[in-house]
Amino acid sequence: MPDLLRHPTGTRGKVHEITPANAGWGYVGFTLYRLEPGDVAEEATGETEVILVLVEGKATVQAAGQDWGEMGARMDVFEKTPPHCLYVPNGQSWRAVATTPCTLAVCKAPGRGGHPARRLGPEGIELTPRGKGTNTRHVNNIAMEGREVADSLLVTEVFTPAGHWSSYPSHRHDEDDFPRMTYLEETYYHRLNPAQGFGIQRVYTEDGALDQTMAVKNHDVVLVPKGHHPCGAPYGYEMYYLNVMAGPIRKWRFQNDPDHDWIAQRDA
Ligand SMILES: O=C(O)C[C@@H](O)[C@H](O)C(=O)CO
Repeated sequence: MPDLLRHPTGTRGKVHEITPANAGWGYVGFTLYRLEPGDVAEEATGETEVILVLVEGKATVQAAGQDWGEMGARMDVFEKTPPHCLYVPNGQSWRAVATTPCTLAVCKAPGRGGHPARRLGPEGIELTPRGKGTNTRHVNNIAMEGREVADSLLVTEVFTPAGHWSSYPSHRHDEDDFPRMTYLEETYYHRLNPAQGFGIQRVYTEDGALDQTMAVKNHDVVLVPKGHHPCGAPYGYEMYYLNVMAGPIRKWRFQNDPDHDWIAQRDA
């Protein structure tokens, strides 16, 4: 099993590059750039489709033969406003030039040329509460099922208030058995507010063969190849994460851990 907790390799430039090869799986890729004004990030999409997420800061973007102008408005991710995002199909290229300090996420999965390049936010993305009590969190759905804007990518942002849980009650989506469940690999790109904080993420299977509980810090990425994957934010520290999911079909069907499903039943 590859290391599930990936720390950033630096503080400027390309600081994460998760690929199917280094994650030991088949679908999801995730690259993160931290740019200063004037810094350039550019890639060819190849066989993958990508969603560029301006996590914070601004950049001018050219992609798929078009000039998309200056993108980005949220200068700090914890402003929680809807992000500016751009879908770029496979077989294209993109280039971003930072105009302010900028955190640019590149969410990747196999593309089949079924969708044109287009902006995905901020229009059409609305911060939505989910859960009850200290399980309340706030979700910006960027490209989830129901928004038919990609061939295989599912992308969402989640803000977990300090002292709350999210991706909870524990759930898994690791069997290709639609409509009961879908097989979806998943990455979590984590941020903490204040930045020196930590969060907790557990990745575990019901048989115990996989059971890792990780302290996640600002800018860490966690891989979820299978199993349940709840998160907790300690008192005093708000947590953000950006999820990328993909698998053989673009549907999100999960099952709760039977031990903890009573919480979902009670809160329904
Ligand atoms: O509900 C949440 O808190 C977020 C999760 O649904 C997260 O997007 C995920 O685990 C998807 O499977």
